[in-house]
Amino acid sequence: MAQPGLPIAALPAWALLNGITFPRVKIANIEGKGFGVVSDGELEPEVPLMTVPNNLVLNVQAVDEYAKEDKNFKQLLDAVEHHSARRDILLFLLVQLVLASKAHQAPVGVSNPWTEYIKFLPKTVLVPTLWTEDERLLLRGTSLESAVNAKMTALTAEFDAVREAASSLPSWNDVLWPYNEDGNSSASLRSWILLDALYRSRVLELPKSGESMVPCIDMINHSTNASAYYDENTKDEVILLPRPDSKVSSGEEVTISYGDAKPAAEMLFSYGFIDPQATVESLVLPLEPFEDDPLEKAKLFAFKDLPKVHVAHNQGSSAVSWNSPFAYLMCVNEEDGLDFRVLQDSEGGRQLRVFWREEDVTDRIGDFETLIQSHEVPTLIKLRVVTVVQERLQQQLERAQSFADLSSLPIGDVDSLRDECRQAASLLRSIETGLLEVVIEDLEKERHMLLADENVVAYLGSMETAESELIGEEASNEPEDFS
Ligand SMILES: C[S@@+](CC[C@H](N)C(=O)[O-])C[C@H]1O[C@@H](n2cnc3c(N)ncnc32)[C@H](O)[C@@H]1O
Repeated sequence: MAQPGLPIAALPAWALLNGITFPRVKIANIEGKGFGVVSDGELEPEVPLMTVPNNLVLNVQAVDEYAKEDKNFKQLLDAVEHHSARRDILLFLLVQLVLASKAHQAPVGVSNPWTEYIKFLPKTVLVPTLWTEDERLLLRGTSLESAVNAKMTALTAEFDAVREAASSLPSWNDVLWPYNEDGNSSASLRSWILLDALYRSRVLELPKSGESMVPCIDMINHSTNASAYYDENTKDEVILLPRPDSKVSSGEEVTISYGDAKPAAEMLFSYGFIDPQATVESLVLPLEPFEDDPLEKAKLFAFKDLPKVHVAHNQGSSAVSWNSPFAYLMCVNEEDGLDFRVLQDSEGGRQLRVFWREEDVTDRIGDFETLIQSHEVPTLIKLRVVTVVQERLQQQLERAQSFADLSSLPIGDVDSLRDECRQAASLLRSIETGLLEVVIEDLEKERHMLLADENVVAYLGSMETAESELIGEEASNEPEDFS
């Protein structure tokens, strides 16, 4: 479906009609960022730059309220079944997109301020879910490779489920999926992916209203040196306020921070750009359990979270850190004192409980870094963990380096790649390889220190003696070969 659009010059009139005020700022085009908020005069401390009435805030409660007024939409919402705030909002926006399109004449759906506002939103966002297949290949070897593939699969499954549920309602079936002469339906998978991108890149976490989309305030761009922040006042209006210490001259862009410690991969994934001024670099990688671990399944089941490694480097202080609660669980075994037991609870149900040295630690499964202190040689377990993490990072580094060159990627048409995607992918790869190199070096130092630890040395020495005795025994037990 062609997304309906309105010129940004019409936004002040729409805002006025809907009770949004922004006397000291205006919305303008900002080079390389789409639209943004620009100061239009002197900014005074504590005086809001923008005020948005609560009835325009789009969150899960607002979708429910809207459904009360529109029984057709309620039918659709019920058929799709409540799943998450995000999915309800996406469904609401999908309906607005169809209602806003010129082709729409169907007798379902009640227009509301969002039916118009959606026309001011961008037709695309540079997030990788909206990159072409060839452009997504540029992410091979980065931490976004698997995340974006998984997201594409999830979005397709989610859209199919919505489509199937809505197909059972003849009135919505006719509105959402009629095919035009190009073979495109009104609401396509592309529309769903776009709405997901718009949601992810514009959603705010409000102190009272929670996860919400807020018209006009969502026109503000990000900066590490943000000059403004948003809040809710006593009337539940959403307000944009200047930061107390900020100085913004007339005509200068006003910005907020989308999050100071978000990894480059997350910025690209959620917002479609990487902030080159970010001083903290971090990376999250999935971790595979040992294939030959007999406790692999129990560990994964009991851990509940996704196994991963998180690494970070603060350029300012040059401090390096890593963290992986699952790596600690991976590195303890039955011989160390780990045990899984299935216990019956008071209601007759069965529960998998985790024991460490006879103590039930099910609720502390993510804290084996502390629990290993009761082991005879905690440094030995730490050595195993450091080795596992280092190997995982090394594997990632080699993969990232092996796909650094465009010729190593099976890209069909290199000329069709957008420059913004090439630059973003290349910046992400260089940030991640740099970070991996620094952390690997740090882990190498830690491994050396652990290998020199007297308890580790004594333990490894005793293992060597036991092994050579066993080999000696095996050799003497071997039948003689008379051939
Ligand atoms: C909340 S919206 C801000 C309004 C948006 N610029 C627009 O035209 O509608 C977030 C989007 O703005 C863009 N953006 C925000 N800050 C940026 C920055 N510092 N550099 C580049 N793009 C930015 C990204 O496309 C991001 O997904």
